[in-house]
Amino acid sequence: MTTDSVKGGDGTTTDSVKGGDGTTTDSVHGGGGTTTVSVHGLGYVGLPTAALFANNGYTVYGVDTQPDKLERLRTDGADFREAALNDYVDRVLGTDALHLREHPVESDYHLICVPTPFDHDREAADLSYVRAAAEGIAPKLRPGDTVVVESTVPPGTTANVVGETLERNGDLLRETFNLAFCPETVLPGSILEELRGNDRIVGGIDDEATAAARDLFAGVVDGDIHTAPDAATAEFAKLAQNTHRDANIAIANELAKVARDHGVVPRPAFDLANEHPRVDLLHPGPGVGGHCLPVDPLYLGQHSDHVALIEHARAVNDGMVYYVRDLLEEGLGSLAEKRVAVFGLAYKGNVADTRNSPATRFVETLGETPELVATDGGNVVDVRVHDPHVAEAGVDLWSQSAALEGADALVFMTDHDEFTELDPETVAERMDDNVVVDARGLTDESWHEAGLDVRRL
Ligand SMILES: NC(=O)c1ccc[n+]([C@@H]2O[C@H](COP(=O)([O-])OP(=O)(O)OC[C@H]3O[C@@H](n4cnc5c(N)ncnc54)[C@H](O)[C@@H]3O)[C@@H](O)[C@H]2O)c1
Ligand SMILES: CC(=O)N[C@@H]1[C@@H](OP(=O)(O)OP(=O)(O)OC[C@H]2O[C@@H](n3ccc(=O)[nH]c3=O)[C@H](O)[C@@H]2O)O[C@H](CO)[C@@H](O)[C@@H]1O
Repeated sequence: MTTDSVKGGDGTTTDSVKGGDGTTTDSVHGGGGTTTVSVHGLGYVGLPTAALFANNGYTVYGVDTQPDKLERLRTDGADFREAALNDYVDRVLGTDALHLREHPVESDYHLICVPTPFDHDREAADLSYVRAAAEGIAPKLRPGDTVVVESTVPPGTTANVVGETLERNGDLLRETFNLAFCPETVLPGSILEELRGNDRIVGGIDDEATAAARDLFAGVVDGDIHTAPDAATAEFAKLAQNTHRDANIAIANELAKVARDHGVVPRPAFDLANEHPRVDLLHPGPGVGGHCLPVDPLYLGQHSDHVALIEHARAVNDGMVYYVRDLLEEGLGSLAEKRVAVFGLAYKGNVADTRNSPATRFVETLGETPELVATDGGNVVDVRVHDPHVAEAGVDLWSQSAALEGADALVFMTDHDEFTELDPETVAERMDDNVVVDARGLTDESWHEAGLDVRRL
């Protein structure tokens, strides 16, 4: 099987098709605001995507089933933790370029950006939101329109689940509309930059659909557009990317534990290993969180019995919170009656997102431990969580100084920049005992020199 790539966005290649900005020569529906794009689901992926097309001359309909969300957007604008992204969205909100809608409308393109959570009971992707979106689009579909799935889905979903739902709920046969998959790969924290700059993969259920999706994205992104032989290959490639990263983090985590068994501090050893031109160990840590990496590898096991390493990697990463806890217990002897400051609740540095965060699971683990729960149900270990990026969470949040005051131990669970600026002398003065568990490689020799007993991953 081969894949083709075309250069997108800069107009320097003959294969790319500019859309929307009025410079189009052969785009399907023309540009200059006459091409309409509906984006279904205005979350982390959909809202920036809607803004991308609206900022590039398309007329965009942003559709979301949550009326509150639409109202908040109308009144307060975007509230991402990226100021430039908020400006980018706010610039088109309330203009004729971006209309907010609770129900689908007719459009040349429909992009599906709805959630696809993993249903752990059924051990399968929950495709109910994708189905619901397709059911809403179907009656609005016209011959020649193009539906593009951007949500992460198991291979086969676009052609089978979405294709069948569109056909069953509308008047059109599959051959009369275009259907393709184009995965989103934005990195939370750098959404705007990656939305415009990343390469894209597109795979349609036939060549015409692939070309329609390719032409659309070629008009708005600066990266290359890689065409897949079919939608399932594009769906698989997206899952392979995140599975690859998850498994590589698992190797780093397992090697870190082995290193410590040998009395070796992991990170300096990894730096040395990475001097080899063909070695690139990732960073060990307290586990893998976020919306995608802990979930996407699981989709691959839905119709395959060959996911042994992939499943083991997941287990290694999920098990890291217990390893961090072991390091803490090793330092303190016992956790009972101890005060533990946990720095960082977000799933990774400099973001506010706590979805699937190892830090949240770590805190829960401390609370759930039978020997640490008093007869009145209260916890015998006093956990004080501090996170300068997180405003709301299921746990109480403390200021930096209040969390450290009288603490027996400090655990770094997230690599926020603010934590690298901490003065170890001040930390040592505030704490009662001196145990530090650094699961994120934030400390250096000066922390030992300040009299702190640091256990590092
Ligand atoms: N967040 C990321 O960084 C990221 C990156 C790449 C891919 N993805 C994938 O993109 C998809 C969307 O993720 P997200 O993070 O943007 O989700 P999200 O939860 O932030 O947003 C999804 C939105 O879809 C809306 N919605 C639900 N059903 C709908 C329907 N039938 N019609 C219209 N709107 C509907 C919800 O109200 C919500 O606002 C998922 O499949 C995810 O795995 C996410
Ligand atoms: C292939 C890829 O790059 N995909 C990205 C990924 O985005 P993400 O934000 O989830 O990815 P990460 O930044 O890797 O973080 C994940 C977790 O792994 C921990 N981690 C990381 C590196 C390391 O060396 N050691 C670690 O322990 C980190 O702390 C955090 O908990 O999925 C998105 C949705 O599909 C994609 O769009 C986006 O491209």
